Amino acid sequence: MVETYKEFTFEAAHQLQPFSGLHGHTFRVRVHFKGSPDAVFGWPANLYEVEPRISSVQKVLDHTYLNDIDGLAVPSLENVAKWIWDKLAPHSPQIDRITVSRGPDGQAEGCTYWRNP
Ligand SMILES: Nc1nc2c(c(=O)[nH]1)N=C([C@H](O)[C@H](O)COP(=O)(O)OP(=O)(O)OP(=O)(O)O)CN2
Ligand SMILES: [Zn+2]
Repeated sequence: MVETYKEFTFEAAHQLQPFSGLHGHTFRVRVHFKGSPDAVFGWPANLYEVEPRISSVQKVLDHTYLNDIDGLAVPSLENVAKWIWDKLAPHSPQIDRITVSRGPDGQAEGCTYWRNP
């Protein structure tokens, strides 16, 4: 088994009533691909093949108010991770988990959405 990942960030505003009012973050997303290594290249998934779809998800999220996005009315870390999972995983069976985090290094908070075993 081998695991490869692709990261992206997006800037977005959100609120999570009653816990937080309107504010913004840089969100960091890491998409992990897991599988048997390709016999020649050693990868579980060719990043060139998955990048266009990941990029399109990033564009949907970047510089938005997350609460307004269909399916993200409650944009907790967990719901954002599940939303990204639902957009990407059906097209890439090698995706094993997706991590979403926010906040500066050393003070970040995040969550990981896993493929069901
Ligand atoms: N498991 C989770 N718990 C909580 C979440 C979450 O997404 N997952 N979110 C919240 C609220 O959004 C909370 O108010 C966090 O606000 P936020 O500003 O996004 O994060 P911080 O409070 O850490 O930001 P600071 O500006 O540094 O205070 C609650 N629980
Ligand atoms: Zn927040």
